[in-house]
Amino acid sequence: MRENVNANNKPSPDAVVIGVDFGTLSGRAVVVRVADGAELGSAAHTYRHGVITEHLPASSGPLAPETALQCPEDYREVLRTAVPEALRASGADPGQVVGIGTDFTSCTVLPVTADGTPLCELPDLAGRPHAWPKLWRHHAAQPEADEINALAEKRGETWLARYGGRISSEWQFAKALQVLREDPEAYARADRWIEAADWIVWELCGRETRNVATAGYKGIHQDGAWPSAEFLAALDPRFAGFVRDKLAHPLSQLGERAGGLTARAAAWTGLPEGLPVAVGNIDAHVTAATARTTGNGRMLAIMGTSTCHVMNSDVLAEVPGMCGLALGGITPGAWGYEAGQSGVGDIFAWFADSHVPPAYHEEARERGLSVHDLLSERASGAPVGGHGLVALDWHSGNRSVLVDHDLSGVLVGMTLATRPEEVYRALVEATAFGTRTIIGAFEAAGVPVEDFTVGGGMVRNPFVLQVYADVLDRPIRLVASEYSCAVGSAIHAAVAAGAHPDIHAASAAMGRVREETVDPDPARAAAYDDLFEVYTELHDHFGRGGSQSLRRLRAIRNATLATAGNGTEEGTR
Ligand SMILES: Nc1ncnc2c1ncn2[C@@H]1O[C@H](COP(=O)(O)OP(=O)(O)O)[C@@H](O)[C@H]1O
Ligand SMILES: O=C(CO)[C@@H](O)[C@@H](O)COP(=O)(O)O
Repeated sequence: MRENVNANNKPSPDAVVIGVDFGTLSGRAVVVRVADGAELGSAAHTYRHGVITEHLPASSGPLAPETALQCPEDYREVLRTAVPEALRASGADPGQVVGIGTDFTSCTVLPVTADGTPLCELPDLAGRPHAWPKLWRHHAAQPEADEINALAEKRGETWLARYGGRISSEWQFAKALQVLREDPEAYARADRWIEAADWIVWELCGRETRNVATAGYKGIHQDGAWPSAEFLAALDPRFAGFVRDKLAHPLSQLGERAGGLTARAAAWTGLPEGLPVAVGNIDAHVTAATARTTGNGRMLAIMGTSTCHVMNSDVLAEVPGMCGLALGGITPGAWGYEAGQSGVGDIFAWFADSHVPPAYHEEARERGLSVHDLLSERASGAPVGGHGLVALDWHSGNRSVLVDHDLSGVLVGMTLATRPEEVYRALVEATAFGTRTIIGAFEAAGVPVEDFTVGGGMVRNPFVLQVYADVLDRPIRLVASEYSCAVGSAIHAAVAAGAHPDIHAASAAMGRVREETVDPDPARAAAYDDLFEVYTELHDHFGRGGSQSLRRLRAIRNATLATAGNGTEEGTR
């Protein structure tokens, strides 16, 4: 145990921990005081390669539709830049740091060699798309997910219900099966298939560990077992050894110490060698500690690029369409539920960036606002339903409750008078309706949702928060930190360092929630009931069999692109 934590497990007043959040576009580091969670300094680093969707860095060959890759060096760069910058900004001395914790988007997963080297860093594999890390929102493995679901249903695999009845194309098995099918050599060269959440911990402390959360939610590990070799062989005989050869490893509980910082990682970060490193974790899940929602029935929505809904419960139930359920997946000992929406801020950004006339951009620039802020300001005063629009929030597919990434966005009710801010508002409302559908699914399955807290970047937009309060007809608690995920990682680091006895205690001491809530307006809430009915009708029509048009359009698009030469070469679809 380090000097800054004394023998009674009481942190010394100046002890600090570092949390690092690896998001979709950037990594953020924050320095947090162990005693009370005060944020002393932070820094962000935008990934140089961002999300790789068009072509690999060193080649111009087009990638297949729905491909989303990342570059592992971008992650290391966060450790080399954001961590020392955050420490500098905090004014803390490296000797005051008692631990470091990390969280990652998930399922962001990569093939590596036995020593943890990403396959895309091997010169002869760098030009192969399937050697690169697949970002959580790589949705090109939908055919494999469909196959896994059909076979699991046919064989009556009991684990399927733990995933709401459908495995997502985002999860580990669908992505690995896609690699095997499309680039068997890259598959064979991968000694390990590992979540980036665990890989970054390997980079920090030099040893492979696997956390219960990514194994449970994204790796189909339930009741102490992975899918059987027979199941995998029935999918594809070459896949039979996937678990044994590339995945299996003892699992670590959240908040445990994974190891100590290696000399190499100490040089990158400017932190002391041997510093306790917490077990890897998922960005959404780690944030329950920041939000003080580790108690049962407290739903936390991390709203950013996408939304993840996480909640502990003492009720074990099978919620149709939930993303997953894992014992200890949020906090050791509790049933942790996860649901989610694959597109939220991403949908708003798609509209704000590409569908707003130049005059709006000009006004935003002149007034020093973002286009989001301008659209939100213009949209906020209007009466509910005044735009005559309803949208479906499936521009990045549906992760709950339909679990189908071949679905796409829908907007109905447009006229020649429809204005951009009205469409923006309809898109915001659609995502709120999506969350209401998810909460409804939990409650219908007998899993109570006692309260609702929002964290993530969307906390910055009061218009979005008010729409959610009105649509859900619930007060919304808000996480009081811009870096809510990174603070969650810092809290787990404090537990791993022995500075707090467990995650609940650390969350009580270090968590950050605003005192005021965003409250629903009763008249607006009542008016939203009508729009929600229309949303539900469209949701079931397009998503539950009334019309196959969205799936047909996706199939036509894929076939057309394949014929045009995009997605026909090896390693792409
Ligand atoms: N003022 C805003 N209102 C609504 N959405 C926004 C606003 N500013 C940024 N966004 C969107 O929020 C998302 C970023 O959320 P954030 O939580 O910061 O990052 P991440 O999800 O990568 O962790 C992006 O999709 C961005 O387009
Ligand atoms: O799916 C999960 C967690 O299970 C998220 O990591 C994923 O939605 C990405 O989150 P962000 O929107 O980048 O914060």
